[in-house]
Amino acid sequence: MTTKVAVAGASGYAGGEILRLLLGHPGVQDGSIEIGALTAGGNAGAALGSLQPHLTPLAGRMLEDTNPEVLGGHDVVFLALPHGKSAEIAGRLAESVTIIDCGADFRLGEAAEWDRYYGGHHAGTWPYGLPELPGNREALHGAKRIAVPGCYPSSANLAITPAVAAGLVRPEVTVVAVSGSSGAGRSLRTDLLGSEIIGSARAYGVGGAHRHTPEIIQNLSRFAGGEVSVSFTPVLAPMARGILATCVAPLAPGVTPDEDAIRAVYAAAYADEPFVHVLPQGQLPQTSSVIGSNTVHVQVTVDERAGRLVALAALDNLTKGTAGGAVQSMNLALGLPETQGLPIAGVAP
Ligand SMILES: NC(=O)C1=CN([C@@H]2O[C@H](COP(=O)(O)OP(=O)(O)OC[C@H]3O[C@@H](n4cnc5c(N)ncnc54)[C@H](OP(=O)(O)O)[C@@H]3O)[C@@H](O)[C@H]2O)C=CC1
Ligand SMILES: CC(=O)N[C@@H](CCC(=O)OP(=O)(O)O)C(=O)O
Repeated sequence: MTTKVAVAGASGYAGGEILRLLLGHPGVQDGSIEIGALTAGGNAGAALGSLQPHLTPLAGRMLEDTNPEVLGGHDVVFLALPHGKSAEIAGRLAESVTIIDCGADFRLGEAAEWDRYYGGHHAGTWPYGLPELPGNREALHGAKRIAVPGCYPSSANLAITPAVAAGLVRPEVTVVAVSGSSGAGRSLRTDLLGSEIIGSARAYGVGGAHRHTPEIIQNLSRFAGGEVSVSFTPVLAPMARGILATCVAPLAPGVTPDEDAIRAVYAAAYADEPFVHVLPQGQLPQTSSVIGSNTVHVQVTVDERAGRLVALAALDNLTKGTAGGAVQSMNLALGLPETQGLPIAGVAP
């Protein structure tokens, strides 16, 4: 039996990365997975190769309009569309279709948080496509609806969750995460022109304003056993891909600043995770080591003088931060080996 897969938003960064990964997926190579409709918005009617020339084997494929008629008839539909558009399309697809949404529409559990950060109608809550957080993987096996996390929550939550879950820190976390510009998508913005971003780094969404704040809190709350506070500052850096998240939290009362013991907690938390790699002591995560891969590099240390734990994670926002997480979720949903089609080794230099 062939599994037919459609990608909505195939002209964008996330959709393009999903296709790059699918082209290397064993299922596509042996014919058990077929790449069906590729859709876009204003670019419908164009050849994929005119927008995504790196996707050589699919260059001649035409982009179709994004609508339920084109997307229906597929077994799996990836939605890599702007917020709001996903919910509109998802609501018009049959329940039998496995929908994997890279947007935010179905990530948050609380309508009030949705309204505060996104505004308008809260479409609902789907199983969350970050299998590395305890309890999540089970809900993804065979799931028909999956919400892929935001790229900042993927990095921040993988960095700090083991410490919060083990009670090593008070759940009062400061997160500063540096991102490449592809995180903002491909849409035309005058503040993201090459000459505006090259040679400069700048914070944005400061003061708790960024919409990933409630998502990071929601993920941590499951493990904190009480109120969680997160102060999140995103920083745009002059690079195309990659996120480096630095998370700092006060050591919990009675926790000794024993780095070996803290590292042992992280090693145990990620021992069976194929994509999360706790670096050897003294080695710090850097985005250049994970580009193009689904791998997350994590490090944890103690700032003894300040009484704080410092946890860092680096990932590729387009791979593990979106499309890789989406394909990993598809594998789980279809009952395939979780790591299929997902590179572990990055591209360097
Ligand atoms: N970039 C990243 O690192 C991450 C992205 N995401 C999420 O993934 C989704 C896609 O992001 P990204 O690829 O970066 O964005 P892009 O702007 O690069 O791509 C957006 C895609 O959506 C299509 N589109 C836009 N408007 C419409 C519309 N009204 N109807 C149908 N299709 C439309 C575009 O088509 P056209 O070319 O025709 O305009 C394009 O294919 C977003 O929800 C984003 O938040 C999640 C995590 C990280
Ligand atoms: C650098 C940059 O602009 N990054 C994006 C985050 C992208 C992301 O994770 O996507 P979602 O919109 O799906 O949540 C931002 O801050 O809006």
